[in-house]
Amino acid sequence: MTTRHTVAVLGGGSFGTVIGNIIANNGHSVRLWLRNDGLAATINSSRENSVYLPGYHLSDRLYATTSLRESVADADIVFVAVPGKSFREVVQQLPRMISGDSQVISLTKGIEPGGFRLMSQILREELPDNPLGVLSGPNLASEIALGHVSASVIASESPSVTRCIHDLLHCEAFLIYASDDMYGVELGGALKNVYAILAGVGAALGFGENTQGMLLTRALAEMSRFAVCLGANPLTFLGLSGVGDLFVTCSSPLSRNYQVGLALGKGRPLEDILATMDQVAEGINTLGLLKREADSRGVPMPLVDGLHAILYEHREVEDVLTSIMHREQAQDVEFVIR
Ligand SMILES: NC(=O)c1ccc[n+]([C@@H]2O[C@H](COP(=O)([O-])OP(=O)(O)OC[C@H]3O[C@@H](n4cnc5c(N)ncnc54)[C@H](O)[C@@H]3O)[C@@H](O)[C@H]2O)c1
Ligand SMILES: O=P(O)(O)OC[C@H](O)CO
Repeated sequence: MTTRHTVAVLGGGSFGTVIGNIIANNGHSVRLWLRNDGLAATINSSRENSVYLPGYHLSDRLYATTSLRESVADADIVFVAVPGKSFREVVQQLPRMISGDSQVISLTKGIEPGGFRLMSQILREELPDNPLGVLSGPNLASEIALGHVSASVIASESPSVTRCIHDLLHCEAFLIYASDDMYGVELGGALKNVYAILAGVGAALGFGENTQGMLLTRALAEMSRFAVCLGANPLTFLGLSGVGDLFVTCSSPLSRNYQVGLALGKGRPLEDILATMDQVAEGINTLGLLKREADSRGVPMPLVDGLHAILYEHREVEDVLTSIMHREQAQDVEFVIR
């Protein structure tokens, strides 16, 4: 007999909502935690998250609340889908609210500001006894909401977590695969955001598909090289949460990170772009943290350096991209990690 779970999803933005609804449609009871009273009431009455996913019907088994305590009460599985910069302030409230047996899964594709902490590291620090995992893959929330077949990876050191989350989420239109490489899976999700900004800049400048293909391949080499230094398995980057997510985010106008790059390439100032965005583009935060960490570890990341120069060193976009594209050092074009 199928186990029925009580699940909390923390963060009522586009991804939290769509993941919560998949789980509810699979027959489980879901509580979605968000901070906006009006939106919670609308979700419960109209069965729609009109701010983030208008027109997407939500299951009766999904209930929205602005009480964190109510959302996690009796939950045996807790998903966290808030931006990386708010992740710790949310999860550090959980130890006094959930049992040590509850599984806690990060959906966030960001890095904590002020250091270089991954979401799984924050979970381990704040919830040392709970089983934990991360979910990541080529998962544009709005496409999942439209029913396009999508796939994602649940990564955990615990095989019972990967099995449980697979069974919870897997369905005809959302396929779940498992990995034990947590760092590799979450670094793929966080780092590709930076390259999606660069791809958006390239699109605004009229790069051809050949050029974008070269950019993507070099991005893959660069991000894998960095991730291996942090203990990730390079082969993870050949899968869904690596090249799969890099491809979708670097080529889709639905990606918020790509949209930021597109606007930058058209000459809009970053502050102006961010002031008018109502959803998170994690790549902006990740860029500075990644550059500092790569520099301190001595990992060459010319694409990251180039984007950083455009955003924070007042360099001309065309000049930087021209110099990035004409680099000839062999290590930038090889996928094999040396
Ligand atoms: N949208 C996608 O397609 C997608 C897919 C996969 C992963 N992700 C990742 O999931 C995470 C969330 O993304 P999203 O698309 O849902 O973002 P979003 O901008 O649509 O929503 C973020 C939500 O978090 C809430 N929030 C922000 N700070 C908070 C805080 N301190 N406390 C409580 N709530 C807070 C916001 O109010 C909003 O409801 C990001 O790391 C993103 O990279 C997104
Ligand atoms: O909209 P973005 O750029 O945050 O990307 C969303 C997902 O991470 C794509 O997998």
